[in-house]
Amino acid sequence: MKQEKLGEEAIGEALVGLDGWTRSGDGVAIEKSYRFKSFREAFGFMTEAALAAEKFNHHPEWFNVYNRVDVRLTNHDAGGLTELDFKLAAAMDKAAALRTKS
Ligand SMILES: C[C@H](O)[C@H](O)[C@H]1CNC2=NC(N)=NC(=O)C2=N1
Repeated sequence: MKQEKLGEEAIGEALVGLDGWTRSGDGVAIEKSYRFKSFREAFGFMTEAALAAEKFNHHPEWFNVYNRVDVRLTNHDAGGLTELDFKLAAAMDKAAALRTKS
């Protein structure tokens, strides 16, 4: 199902409800860098986030080195940010909250 691209006002409101997410330089994505105690914790987070991504059929761009996971969320189909990006961001924060940070 194609999602509606959100306008500036909706994006601003959605960002206020999230912790640590920022707009990408090009404006089409939101980004966050997570840090965990270990690779095991980071990978556990990625595993849980992957299940959320499958549930929403909305997938992250991400980069992992050891305990760090850099995430970028955007909707390629819509060419910008949609509600799904913010749903996945909230689900990722929930998965991260359960795990030990560095
Ligand atoms: C066919 C399939 O539904 C699409 O390719 C979905 C899959 N996951 C996706 N994930 C993200 N982040 N953006 C998309 O546009 C997207 N499209």
